[in-house]
Amino acid sequence: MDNIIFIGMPAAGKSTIGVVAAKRLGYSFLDVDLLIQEKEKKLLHEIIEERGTEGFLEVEDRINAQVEAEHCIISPGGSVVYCKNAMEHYKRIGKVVYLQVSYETIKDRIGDPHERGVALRDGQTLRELYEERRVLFEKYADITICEDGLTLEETIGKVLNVLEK
Ligand SMILES: Nc1ncnc2c1ncn2[C@@H]1O[C@H](COP(=O)(O)OP(=O)(O)OP(=O)(O)O)[C@@H](O)[C@H]1O
Ligand SMILES: O=C(O)C1=C[C@@H](O)[C@@H](O)[C@H](O)C1
Ligand SMILES: [Mg+2]
Repeated sequence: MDNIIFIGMPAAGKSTIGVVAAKRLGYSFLDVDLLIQEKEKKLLHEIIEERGTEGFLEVEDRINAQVEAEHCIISPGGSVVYCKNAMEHYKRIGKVVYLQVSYETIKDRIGDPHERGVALRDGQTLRELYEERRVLFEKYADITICEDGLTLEETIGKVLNVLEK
């Protein structure tokens, strides 16, 4: 199946770039964070508050692993790389594209990770989370696109260039 799945840190641009790339390339688009909210009838931060980070990851794994799509750009949340079933499913149904951004840029974009609903474990810093996830992004990526030093428009151009090949 010819899907494209974006992975990367929260605020890497999976949703922002995903929808623009889908329009430009004639793909459909699925933002899995919105699908989770729709299926659970709750906002993401409400799920995290009610079930904790581990509980949220269980929901995220289940819903991502059930995604059925064709010729679709799929933008899951940044924490999907902790979800083994989901990632094995995505590796089967498409190409996994890692949007790579430096820690400094992510920190600037996110500000307070708690306010953005980042799935941090108790006491974990954003830096620790970045290092932990980096290994997983690299493990699952079929293609890596580095955003450093690029504006949003330049990043979109680079992503389109790579995907059009
Ligand atoms: N060069 C860039 N590439 C991508 N996004 C950028 C860039 N510069 C600024 N941004 C901004 O960073 C934000 C990215 O947010 P977005 O919600 O798309 O991230 P995400 O990867 O979907 O995060 P999440 O994992 O939380 O779903 C947007 O506000 C976007 O405008
Ligand atoms: O990267 C994360 O930890 C998250 C990103 C969001 O998209 C949501 O999926 C959720 O708030 C967790
Ligand atoms: Mg998103």
